[in-house]
This record gives sequence, C-alpha cells and structure tokens, in this order.
Amino acid sequence: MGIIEKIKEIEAEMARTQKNKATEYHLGQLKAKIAKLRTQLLEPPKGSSGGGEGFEVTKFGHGRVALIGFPSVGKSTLLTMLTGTHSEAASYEFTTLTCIPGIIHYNDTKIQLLDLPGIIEGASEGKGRGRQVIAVAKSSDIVLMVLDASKSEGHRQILTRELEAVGLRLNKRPPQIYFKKKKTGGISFNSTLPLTHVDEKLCYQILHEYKIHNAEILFREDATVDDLIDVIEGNRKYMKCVYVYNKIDVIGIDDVDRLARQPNSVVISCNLKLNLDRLLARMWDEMGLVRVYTKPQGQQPDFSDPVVLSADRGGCTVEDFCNHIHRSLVKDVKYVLVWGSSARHYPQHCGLSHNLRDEDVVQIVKKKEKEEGGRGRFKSHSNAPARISDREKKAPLKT
Ligand SMILES: Nc1nc2c(ncn2[C@@H]2O[C@H](COP(=O)(O)OP(=O)(O)OP(=O)(O)O)[C@@H](O)[C@H]2O)c(=O)[nH]1
Ligand SMILES: [K+]
Ligand SMILES: [Mg+2]
Repeated sequence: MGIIEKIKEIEAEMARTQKNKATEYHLGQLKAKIAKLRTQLLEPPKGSSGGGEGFEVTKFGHGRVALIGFPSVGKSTLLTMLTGTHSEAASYEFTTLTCIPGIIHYNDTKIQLLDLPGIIEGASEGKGRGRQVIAVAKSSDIVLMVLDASKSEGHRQILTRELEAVGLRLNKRPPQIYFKKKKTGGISFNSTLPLTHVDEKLCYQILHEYKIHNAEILFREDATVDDLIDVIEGNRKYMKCVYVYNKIDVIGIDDVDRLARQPNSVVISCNLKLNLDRLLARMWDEMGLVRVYTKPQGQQPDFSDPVVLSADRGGCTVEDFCNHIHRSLVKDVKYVLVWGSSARHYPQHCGLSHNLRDEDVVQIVKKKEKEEGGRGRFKSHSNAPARISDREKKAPLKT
C-alpha cells in the first residue's frame, strides 16, 4: 500500500471514530501516524537528488512572495498588473503551467512575485503540479492566497488544509512548547498552566508513537495534540498569508464589505484596478522588511539605496547590517551612530547587538577613525535627520 492510501485509510478510521474522552488517546495516536506519513511523503524518493521536475526559479530581490490559488482566480492577471511582466491569462483553467517570476518595485526595495499554476484539492498529495507549487510557496517569505470573491468561501479552507498537510502554518506562531530529546532519564512532563486538551498520558502516547522514550517537555500554553505533533515533527514552516479576494467587480457591495472585514484579507479587482495599492501596502507590512540607510562620514545618506534586512531572514541588528555590507566589516567597527525610530536620541551610539528599525540611518565609526564633527558626545545634531519622512528623503538634508 502506498503512503497516500495509508493516510486515506487512517483518515477514514478517524472519521468513523466518535470523539469523546474514551477515544481521545486513540485519535491522538492516529493524528501522529498521519503526521509521520505526511513527513515521509515530503522526503525525496530514494536515489533522487531531491530536485526532480520542480520549478527552478532563482531567488531575486529582498523578498519572495508566492501567488497561490485555485485555477482562474486571476493570479496571472495580478502578476502582470503588479510587475509589468506578462503572464498569460485566459478564461480556461490551468492557463499557467509553470512558475513565472516578476519584480515589484516598492519602497526602494525589489520584491520577487511568483505566479504559479492553479492548485486544487489533493494538491498536497500530488494532484496536478500541486507538490511543486507548494514547494515554491514554502520557499517564499509570504503567501498571497488569491481567491475568487464570487466563488465558495470553502476554497480558502481547502487551500489552507492543502498547505497545512505539507507542514505550512499560515498566520500562526510556533506553539509555546519546550521539547528536547534526551539520551536517558525517561520523559519529564511539565506545564506552566492547566492543560485542557492534552494530559500526561496522551503526551506519552504520542511520544511513544515517535519512539521517543527520553525527553523533556514543558507546555507554556494550553496547546492541542496537533501543536504537540508540530513541535515533535519540528519541520513546520510558520508563514504570513494575506487572503486576496479578487473579482469584487462581479459581487455586491454587501459581500465586498463582509470579505474585506475578515482577518488578513484584502479585496481587489484586477479588472477595475481596485485596491491594488492597498494590497501592496499590506504585503509590504507583512514582510516586515527593515530598510537601513548608510550615512558615510561627512556625507548625506543615499536614500534611494537601502540595505534591506529582515527579522525572518538573517536578523536586524547592527551586526547583521554590517555583514550585509561586507563580511569582514564587523571586526573593524568601533560603534555606530543611529538616527531613526530605533534610537532613543539622535544620534545614538550603538553596539553590534542594537536592533535596527525600518528607515533608520546608520553611520559606521571604525576603530582608529574619528567620528564626524570630532570626538565627544555633544556633537551637533543638526547635520542628521531626526526622523526620516518621505518628504525629507526627496529634499537634500541640511548639513
Ligand atoms: N471579473 C473579473 N475577472 C477577472 C479579474 N481578474 C482576472 N479576471 C479574469 O479571470 C480569468 C482568469 O484569469 P487568470 O489570470 O488567467 O487566472 P489564473 O489564476 O492565473 O488562472 P490559472 O493560471 O489557470 O490558474 C481571466 O479571464 C481574467 O480576465 C477581475 O478582477 N474581475
Ligand atoms: K486561467
Ligand atoms: Mg495563471
């Protein structure tokens, strides 16, 4: 029997089993069995390099965004509108058969947007090109789930389930469960608060299913069995997802209003070019990019060319910033001067561990190099931006 058949069989058994206190342990065990099989399903077949016929698209720019959705919801139309790169759009399903990259220029950053074939129920098990599409989603920083506003709202749940089946967790944070495998000592089970979904016995049973007999486990929140399994599996990817309801031109205003109020949702119409600016702003916010402008000593910062950092990718400290400029820079840095929202006063003298925020300005002071305006803390502040507004960026700063 293949892995998919095994999963189906267990799913059927779960559907047959009534949910109550007596079956709780059994159901938990079945969930763990499915999770193990799904992980097996993700492993590349033995003997292959793992790549297979995936969509090989080189990463480009400061972040990557994937368009995921059912066929004909308007993904390609949206890519063409936002990036100017043409991607064939048509009224028949599966117009797009491969991954088509485009670039969004936004806030002086470049973001790679990927158009992908439509996916359908069963994608995670390999229907259509589902597996390859989902692999691209996993390689992205955020997902835009494109939905047809005139179609069933169930589509959103179906797609979420498909992505969850391969270990993606949308708009969730990792469960607050500390878990560490040990060599000896048995299982130590603790929690910092009363648990209503999981007890010691269930926890042992799940661990047993994974053949884990020595481990330390501490619940810091009232987590579920699914959370526990996620932590044990350890291969989940937690991603932001914006639900993009397209084609609002064909539905009534009441429906538009209702969809727009749902969490993490933006309503748009590609045909009428409605709300695309809102979508871009939302996408930008969710990506959490941090633009840092370098100010060379005695010169104005170049506001058109930021160093772009991200908490999810590499971090946002002064050290991360230095490493972005040059790997060997860190060892020469004495301290840095920071202007912007991360600074308590302007300029603030900061060390390598200081966390930078979006639109900060940084001047690096190297060892054996004097800072601008001579030594001392009471240097003039007038030559540097207090807060960098878009307006200021366009006009040269006074020195
Ligand atoms: N009414 C309306 N139709 C739209 C809108 N955006 C796209 N369409 C139409 O929807 C159809 C499908 O658009 P595509 O861009 O090909 O959709 P897709 O999601 O890329 O489809 P696949 O590549 O087949 O998965 C086309 O006929 C588009 O013209 C919109 O905002 N309103
Ligand atoms: K289409
Ligand atoms: Mg398409």
